[in-house]
Amino acid sequence: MAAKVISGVEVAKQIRAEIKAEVEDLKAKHGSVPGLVTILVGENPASVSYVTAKQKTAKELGYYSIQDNQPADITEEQLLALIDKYNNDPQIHGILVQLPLPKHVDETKVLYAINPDKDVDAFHPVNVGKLVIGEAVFKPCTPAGIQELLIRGGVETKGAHVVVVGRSNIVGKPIANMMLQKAVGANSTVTIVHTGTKDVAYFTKQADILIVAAGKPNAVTADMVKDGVAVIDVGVNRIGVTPEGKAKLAGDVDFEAVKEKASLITPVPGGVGPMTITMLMKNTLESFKYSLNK
Ligand SMILES: Nc1nc2c(c(=O)[nH]1)N[C@@H](CN(C=O)c1ccc(C(=O)N[C@@H](CCC(=O)O)C(=O)O)cc1)CN2
Repeated sequence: MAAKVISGVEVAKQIRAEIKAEVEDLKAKHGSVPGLVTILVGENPASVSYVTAKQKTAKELGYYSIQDNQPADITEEQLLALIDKYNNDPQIHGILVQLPLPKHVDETKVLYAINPDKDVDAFHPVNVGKLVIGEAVFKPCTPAGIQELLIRGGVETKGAHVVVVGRSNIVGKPIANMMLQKAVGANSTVTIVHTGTKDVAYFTKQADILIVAAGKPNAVTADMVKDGVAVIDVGVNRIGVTPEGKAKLAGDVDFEAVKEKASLITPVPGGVGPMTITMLMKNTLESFKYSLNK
């Protein structure tokens, strides 16, 4: 069976059109729009391209948006003061600090300083806790994008065995929690495998839905999956340079071989990545709507 390849670019386009229409409607009713600040520390090329894409999308959707670039040697104290400024800015409904941060800055301290009501990345422990108990206001962007791809891709999640490869705070742990919830696009049985798991293939072969966030190309090969599995590849690995001088990307899954066994698969690039930015926009819109109702 050759898999249906589900395009995150297309699904993201649909969701962005829905968001844009809602923003126009809210602007007409209330005279205000969602506001997003993206804070970039230093000049890591991948981070620069991600925040540029976030700002471009925010502008296309009619948001008020600020790109706040800070030097790599900013002190932790200065960064915390900056976050405090945006916590108190009524025009800003979403604050995002692009990760990773330079080593001299305590990432945890910085993420904890963001007002949970404006934490559109959903990394603050208040939002992590709400997610675990099924009370999430914001869902972290990459896991939310994965869930939306499953829903819009028509994948039955209720009663399915979801195997998550990877236990990061940004993807593995939250998506595992989300798939457990008694909710639409969830209600699954969940297994997490990680670098400490003895026989990863033993578990991946049992997956009806396989979510791979291992951070390693070819971490999942065709012999590790069963026929008909739905595969979501979260990896973005830079494996070389194209003849045009652009970064050559690969996911964590051996796409060509696994595609022949799967029922559905996401490509890299153009799968989960574009969804991450779209779900950030959705969270910022939710935060804005919450502020209107306060
Ligand atoms: N504060 C945050 N930092 C980081 C997050 C995050 O969600 N919040 N996630 C990642 C990076 N990231 C968003 O910030 C991100 C990663 C990948 C993509 C994407 O569109 N990927 C494309 C390929 C683009 C390319 O690299 O050429 C794709 O998969 O098609 C968007 C956002 C770490 N930091």
